[in-house]
Amino acid sequence: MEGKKENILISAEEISEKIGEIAKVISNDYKGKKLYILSLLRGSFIFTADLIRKIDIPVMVGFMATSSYGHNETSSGCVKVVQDVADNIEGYDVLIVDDIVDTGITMKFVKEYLQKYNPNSIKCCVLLDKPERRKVDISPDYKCFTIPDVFVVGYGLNYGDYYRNKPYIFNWEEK
Ligand SMILES: O=P(O)(O)OC[C@H]1O[C@H](OP(=O)(O)OP(=O)(O)O)[C@H](O)[C@@H]1O
Ligand code: HPA
Repeated sequence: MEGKKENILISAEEISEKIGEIAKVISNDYKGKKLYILSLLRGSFIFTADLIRKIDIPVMVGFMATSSYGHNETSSGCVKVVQDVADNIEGYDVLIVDDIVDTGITMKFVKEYLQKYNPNSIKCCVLLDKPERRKVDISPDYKCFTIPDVFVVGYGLNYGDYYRNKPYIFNWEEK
């Protein structure tokens, strides 16, 4: 980013600590249930990998790929299922895991889309919640951080398909 510098909003240490806390709550809530973590690619792969390793009950993990932003900072408003869930999730307690709920369009779409597979329950867990930008009525069942209306990058979140590998959440500011 020419002429800009990184402004770290959430450090790797803060992320790790919060994930530990939320994993404890999830482990407790889903004890004795058939927990199926459904990770929404691509943005959630890092969060999912860290979260599931801190969950201490049996868990199945699967993936679904959706896309609505492409290379832009604004949602197209139309969610594309790039890759559907591969397992039969009938009777499972599905926990959708994603990096962020922004407009909410992706999460609302996926929750409704999965109903046809007859899971026992569907809830969602996100790293970041950006409620100021919400366009549809949805609130995450589990979340690590609430953030203001800023386009953020890192820890799975991308800008133009890059920066997912940064271990912290940041935005850019003028130098
Ligand atoms: O609440 P919303 O406004 O729908 O935004 C949230 C979604 O947008 C991003 O995905 P994107 O479509 O950029 O695909 P990606 O996961 O491959 O980055 C992000 O990973 C969420 O899935
Ligand atoms: O703030 C964001 N950053 C990156 N990807 C996103 N997708 C929705 N909101 C965001």
